[in-house]
Amino acid sequence: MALYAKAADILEKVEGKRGTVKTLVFESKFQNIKQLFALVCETQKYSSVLQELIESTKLLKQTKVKMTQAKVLVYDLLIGQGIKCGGPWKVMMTKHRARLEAALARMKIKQKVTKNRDLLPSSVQQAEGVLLPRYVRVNTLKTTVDDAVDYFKRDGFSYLGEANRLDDLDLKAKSFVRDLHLSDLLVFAPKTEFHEHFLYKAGHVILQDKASCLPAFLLNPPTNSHVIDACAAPGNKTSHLAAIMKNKGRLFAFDLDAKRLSTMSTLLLRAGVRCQQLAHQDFLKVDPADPQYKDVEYVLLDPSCSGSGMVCLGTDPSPPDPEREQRRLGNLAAFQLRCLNHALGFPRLQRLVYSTCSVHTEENEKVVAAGLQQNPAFRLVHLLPVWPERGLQPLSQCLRASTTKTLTHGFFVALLERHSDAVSTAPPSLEEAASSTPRQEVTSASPSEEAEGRPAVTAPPLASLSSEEEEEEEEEKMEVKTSPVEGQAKKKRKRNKKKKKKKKAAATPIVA
Ligand SMILES: C[S@@+](CC[C@H](N)C(=O)[O-])C[C@H]1O[C@@H](n2cnc3c(N)ncnc32)[C@H](O)[C@@H]1O
Repeated sequence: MALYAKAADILEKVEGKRGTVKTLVFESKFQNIKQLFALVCETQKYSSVLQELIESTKLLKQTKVKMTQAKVLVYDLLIGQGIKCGGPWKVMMTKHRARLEAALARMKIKQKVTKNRDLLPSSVQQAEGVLLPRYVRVNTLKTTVDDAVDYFKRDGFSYLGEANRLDDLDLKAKSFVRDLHLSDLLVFAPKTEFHEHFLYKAGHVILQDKASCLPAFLLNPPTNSHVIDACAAPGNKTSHLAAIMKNKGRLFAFDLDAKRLSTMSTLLLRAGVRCQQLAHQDFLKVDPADPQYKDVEYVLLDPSCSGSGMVCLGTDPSPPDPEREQRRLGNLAAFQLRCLNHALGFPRLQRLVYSTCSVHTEENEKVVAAGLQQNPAFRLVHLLPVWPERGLQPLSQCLRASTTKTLTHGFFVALLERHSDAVSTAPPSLEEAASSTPRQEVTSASPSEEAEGRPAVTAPPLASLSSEEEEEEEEEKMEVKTSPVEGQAKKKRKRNKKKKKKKKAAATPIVA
């Protein structure tokens, strides 16, 4: 009964344009969110069919239920899994069952179709046709990609190797590949079910859309770093960050929603995450000057958004009221910009990833552009040149994702990086360190290169060794073979050489 009451309540709000299914379901505090989400989505999809059945059978007159309650009940009775509750609603639906089934049969005959699905409006059938691959992120805190691949092979899946093109992700049932962009991601055929799979239940794999894996992958915090996940629950990106950090360092995760945080806590435990510090707290009230955040150099900001990029999945097929929609987007964008400005205020911050699962430029490029304008110490990093969909001009450094171009949900990601020493307490980024030194051949990976998935070189040789330096190295190697006096003379020569070298370096122009 609670499931149907909750689903009807959410459906009523969605139909009244008071939120999306996704947000309302998450906010509902219902125990089985997955079950509730599926019921609301399906009922909404069949909404016009259900309304016709309810009206033709005069169900509302003969019962005391509201239209939205009738819709969820009739959906589950005729199309879903059968009424799952006991009590008065079960008695009522059983009483009207035969009449409702007869009305459904008549409707099918009239429309000359045999399957329930064929009764759906064509717009819904088209949206239904969007079948995304099933993405499975290997949780490297618990296993390796190779071991996961072997496990799935033993489980009867056939492994086709690493994908080279997006077309390779168009897979048949029971086959899978390794993703072409993200090395810890496996890709299976759409609708491959893993919720009961051992590797999922044991936290060895995480079911996460590819686009949603981008933020942590691009932020790429090193081990032992201090990181903030500002709006973290239910924590898929948090566990991805922890995996990248190899559980070493500190991962501060905040969320306003206690229920979502408690789900997150369970999921992180299952994923073997140990470096996190969860806080039920408004991120906007977290004090950047608090000493415990003094070493935070990385922030992942994935704030609440309209969710307009999510497929299905809970978007009302009827056109939205444009004025109300605009107001809602305006409010969301204002919140997102406040979060961004707040995050950029952490004194030692070096890199920040901003992401949303929205397709609206108001929540994406416009927020980032405003954030950059208000925080001139930061600039955009050009992300993954091979990625097929870019941020809208002029922010082509950012990434977008969509069902058509990247075979994912709609998504947006930007990476901001500190580029000036405006804040004296902030250590220089690799790039700044490099550009303040005379150099010809910079072989270290710049933060931007790391962001593109190229490995960082830990001890960056900023310039090729000069012959003097080579000599010095040779001398150091021979030191033990010389007498103390000779050693002292040599040390003096070395000191002089070092002085000479310093003077020369100061006179050398910086090669950018
Ligand atoms: C898009 S979801 C985050 C999803 C999460 N990053 C993940 O990958 O699992 C946005 C989250 O922001 C939280 N939130 C909204 N306003 C917040 C605030 N002021 N401070 C902290 N969290 C907030 C919401 O409760 C929601 O859980």
